[in-house]
Amino acid sequence: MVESKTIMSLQDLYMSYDSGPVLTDIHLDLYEGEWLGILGESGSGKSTLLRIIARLIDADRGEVRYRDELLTPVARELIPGHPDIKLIHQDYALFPNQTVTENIGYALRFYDPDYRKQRVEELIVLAGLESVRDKKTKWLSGGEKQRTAIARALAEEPEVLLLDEPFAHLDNHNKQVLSSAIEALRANTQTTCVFVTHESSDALAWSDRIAILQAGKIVQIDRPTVVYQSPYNGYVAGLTGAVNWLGGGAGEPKYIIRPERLSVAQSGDAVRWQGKIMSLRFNGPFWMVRCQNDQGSVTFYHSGNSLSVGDAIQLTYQDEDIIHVH
Ligand SMILES: Nc1ncnc2c1ncn2[C@@H]1O[C@H](COP(=O)(O)OP(=O)(O)OP(=O)(O)O)[C@@H](O)[C@H]1O
Repeated sequence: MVESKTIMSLQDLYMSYDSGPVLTDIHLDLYEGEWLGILGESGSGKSTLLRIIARLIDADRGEVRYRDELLTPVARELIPGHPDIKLIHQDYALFPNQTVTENIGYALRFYDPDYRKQRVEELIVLAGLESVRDKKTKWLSGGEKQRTAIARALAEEPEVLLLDEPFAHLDNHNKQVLSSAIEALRANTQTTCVFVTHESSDALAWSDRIAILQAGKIVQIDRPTVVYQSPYNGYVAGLTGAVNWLGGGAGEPKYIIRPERLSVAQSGDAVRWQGKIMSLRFNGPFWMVRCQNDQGSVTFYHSGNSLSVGDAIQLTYQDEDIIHVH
């Protein structure tokens, strides 16, 4: 990702519905070729922001620039949307009685037939749709519909692709196939992508940068490692992963330790927390162990089978694992 070139810029956006403000003080530069994840809890304004970027609705105030050009309000356009920007809705908006090939080909209907055939084939392979190419889209699984919608959007070679909850409602298999399609897309094209999610693992895995929306404000925008390891506040910390709140004794601020940073103290380690194991939940690669003492509870991950509910436990962590937040 080259960070220097801005493809879209949102300046000082404010948006409200009857129920009150939804977005306030939004400043966002979108870099050419980057994948920007917008992460926030339900109702934080993610979809509204995406619809403004898609040029489907206007904010009440603020400016939207595309390649340095100040865009006119959507309300003054004959057709909403922007030719270079494609939003894939959660309902995919496919033609149900047409096949996957026909749906993708529709986007290229004004092109030369040979080019269209070749391009549709490329997109079918890119999106992993070879086995369902002749199926009507009404018979597809949610994941297959999602990938058909992405392939159709890509047929028009948008500069900016917008995805609303691309991984929602997908089982593990479909998520893996979509992941491969996204990897191929990132490797083979320069498409800039903004995607909305409420799943921290998806945002962390797929974003070059993550913008965290808290009650309509972008409270932090940075690389996934930064928002995870140095979250701006407790909301960002909790949204990007599991947290343990420690400290808070007399004159001491509260701070956060991620569960994977806590471990059973071995001889010679400083014991920094002690208590009793209250529950063990098997997660596959590790156990999630919840422990309690008079001050509260903590959770940590443990990969062996040696622990039992009711055991006394002593935990340790390093100073560099401490996360201080606002
Ligand atoms: N057209 C509308 N009219 C009135 N209120 C709306 C409208 N669209 C959204 N809202 C409200 O604005 C707030 C933000 O909605 P938005 O859909 O942008 O949030 P979100 O973060 O995408 O939520 P979710 O993750 O649940 O989809 C919500 O309280 C929602 O009820």
